[in-house]
Amino acid sequence: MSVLEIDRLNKAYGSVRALHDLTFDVRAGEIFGFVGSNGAGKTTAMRIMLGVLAADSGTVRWDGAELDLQTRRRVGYMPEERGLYPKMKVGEQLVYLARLHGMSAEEATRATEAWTDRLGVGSRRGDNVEKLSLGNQQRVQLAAALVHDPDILVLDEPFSGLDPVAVDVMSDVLRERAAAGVPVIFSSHQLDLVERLCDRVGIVRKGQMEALGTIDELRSTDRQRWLLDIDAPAETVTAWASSRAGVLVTGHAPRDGAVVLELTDHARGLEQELLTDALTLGAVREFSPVRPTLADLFRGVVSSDDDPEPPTEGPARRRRLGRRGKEAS
Ligand SMILES: Nc1ncnc2c1ncn2[C@@H]1O[C@H](COP(=O)(O)OP(=O)(O)OP(=O)(O)O)[C@@H](O)[C@H]1O
Repeated sequence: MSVLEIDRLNKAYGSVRALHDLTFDVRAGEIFGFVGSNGAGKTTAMRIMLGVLAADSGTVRWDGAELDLQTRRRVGYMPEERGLYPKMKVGEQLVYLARLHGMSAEEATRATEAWTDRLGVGSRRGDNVEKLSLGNQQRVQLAAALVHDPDILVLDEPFSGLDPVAVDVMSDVLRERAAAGVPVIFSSHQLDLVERLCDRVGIVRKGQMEALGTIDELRSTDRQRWLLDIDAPAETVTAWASSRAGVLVTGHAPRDGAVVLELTDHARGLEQELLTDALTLGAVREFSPVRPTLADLFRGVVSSDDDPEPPTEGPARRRRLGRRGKEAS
């Protein structure tokens, strides 16, 4: 099976170490969610995958072979800073990009029409890109990533700024591409969306892959939490829980008597015993495992003392922000 392998990528910008032996893979037909705090290194890794940025060391392989100029043309890329020519017409631009990737004029026109219609911007083909709203420009940007029928999709924050209808269209397109055997990797801070859409997720922190797997796999390595909702004063429940070996109180629900308990290895498998014991305090309204969301898992991996991004005032960084600022105006 074809696999996109990201193998021990390292990259530093001066003294800022953006990637540190970053390693993971994305399989054909899989949607992979690439998540991490601001400045964790996602954009840097994605730019290296496409070849617009050189790694200091490490390799990116597709089907076992290192990505070269030829294979990189088969990647559909949506850059974070977006890359459309504002003064060029939507349709002409997409045809131009498709032709750059080797399509005939006829194929390029057909693909442009199909993707702009599918993404709801068919009526804007004759408009300059700059006349479109930001969300519609983003739809065109996705069309630009797809128009040449790529074998691999690498999308940097494709969902940011989209309305809910566009989110649905984008999600359907990604699912469809994955079903056709394309590995799809996208970064996002919308963790509910990532949780819904992705087969596997990688959580990157300070340029390193900290957690990797399906959401269920990530859950299974997470601490086990139980909600205990009981007809007793919160202080009584807390005091009782604290006296039990291996039980920690990690949260209080708004309702009096409801606490979230974390069971360490000592107390694993003793849930029934705990429940019987808790019944001596009062009537138990609920005792159930808490299923962590991806956002909970993310918080567990990315600790609150993380400095989201070391300050860099270099000219290159300012240029990046400048381009993004321009796009947003
Ligand atoms: N051109 C650059 N010059 C200097 N430093 C840079 C440059 N690009 C990125 N960095 C630094 O590299 C680190 C990783 O940045 P990167 O943009 O890859 O993170 P990210 O995970 O994509 O963040 P975000 O979620 O905010 O988009 C950060 O510390 C950032 O400041």
